[in-house]
Amino acid sequence: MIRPIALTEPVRAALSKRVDAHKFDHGHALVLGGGPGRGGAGRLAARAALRIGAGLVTLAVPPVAVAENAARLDAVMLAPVPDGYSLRGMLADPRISAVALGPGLGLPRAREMVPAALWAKRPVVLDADALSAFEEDTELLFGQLRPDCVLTPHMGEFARLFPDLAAAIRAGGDAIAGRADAVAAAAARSGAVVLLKGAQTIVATPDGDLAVNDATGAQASPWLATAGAGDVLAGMIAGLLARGFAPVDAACAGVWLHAEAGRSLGPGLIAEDLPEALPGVFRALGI
Ligand SMILES: NC(=O)C1=CN([C@@H]2O[C@H](COP(=O)(O)OP(=O)(O)OC[C@H]3O[C@@H](n4cnc5c(N)ncnc54)[C@H](OP(=O)(O)O)[C@@H]3O)[C@@H](O)[C@H]2O)[C@@H](O)CC1
Ligand SMILES: Nc1ncnc2c1ncn2[C@@H]1O[C@H](COP(=O)(O)OP(=O)(O)O)[C@@H](O)[C@H]1O
Repeated sequence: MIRPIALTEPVRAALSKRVDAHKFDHGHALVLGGGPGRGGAGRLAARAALRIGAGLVTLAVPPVAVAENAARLDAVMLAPVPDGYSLRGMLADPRISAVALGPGLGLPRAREMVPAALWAKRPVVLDADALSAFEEDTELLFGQLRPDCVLTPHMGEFARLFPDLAAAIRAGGDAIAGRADAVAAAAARSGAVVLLKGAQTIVATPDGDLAVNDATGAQASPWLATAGAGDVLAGMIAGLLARGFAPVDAACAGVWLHAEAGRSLGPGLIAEDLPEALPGVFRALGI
């Protein structure tokens, strides 16, 4: 059974902030960024994590990229993190409640940072290069994953991690039922929540929960097909994980809010606009 993703009342209520809470009550998301000139994707993710309500967000970048990012960040905090060893040191702080990595990370840095991020046993979003980096050794990745990890591949990244399941999707003419079966199998195989992006985004958990957000027909949001929109989604999910959302709820609410932000902006939207549209989406929801 595949359920449609909806913003339920408990999820809507959990998105609001308690009147007497302080920033640390809303979690601290750590987003890893890439090297000089490749920082846009990480910044987009970090901004989205903050806009969706994480109390604090830190972007962790190689020391050579600190100057570039310092010139581009204000509310998002910045930390130099040269290697996996220093990432582990940073994650000794128990207040860091979720980690996102992959956007703009580069494959070599992803190969080093993913094991360090997973070592800390915090909820983790793996996107983009954090997935592609394990194309040649998927078992190495799957062996480290847990049900509180959320993988957010687009179809190209999905095919790198699950080539047989991607082939089955293609053989079925990319039909929704075939996509859903493949994503369910991917979640069971990897042991993580798997979110396959697209106009119809599918979310599956290792224990068999299966959901779809159908952004076609009346709910179409075709201007989301733009560079960086997926980096924003990864940051949104990380922000929700940092706030304490269960992994499947973070994935589903993230997808729903992302599509809603896209629809509220409409034609002309670019990725930078999506985090900035969240206050309007929240207002419309009465949050
Ligand atoms: N502003 C920034 O800084 C941005 C930085 N970014 C960063 O760039 C890095 C590379 O990420 P990437 O996604 O651009 O490229 P890559 O991993 O090579 O995969 C692309 C290939 O996969 C295939 N493909 C099949 N289906 C597909 C689908 N549905 N959607 C998309 N692709 C699909 C398709 O192959 P085709 O099907 O055309 O043969 C295509 O050639 C990564 O770090 C990312 O975070 C970007 O996020 C953009 C904004
Ligand atoms: N035609 C479409 N309709 C609705 N949503 C789309 C469409 N195309 C892409 N998206 C959404 O936009 C985002 C694109 O992510 P991704 O492919 O990872 O791009 P990038 O790597 O440039 O950030 C995903 O959330 C995907 O579901």
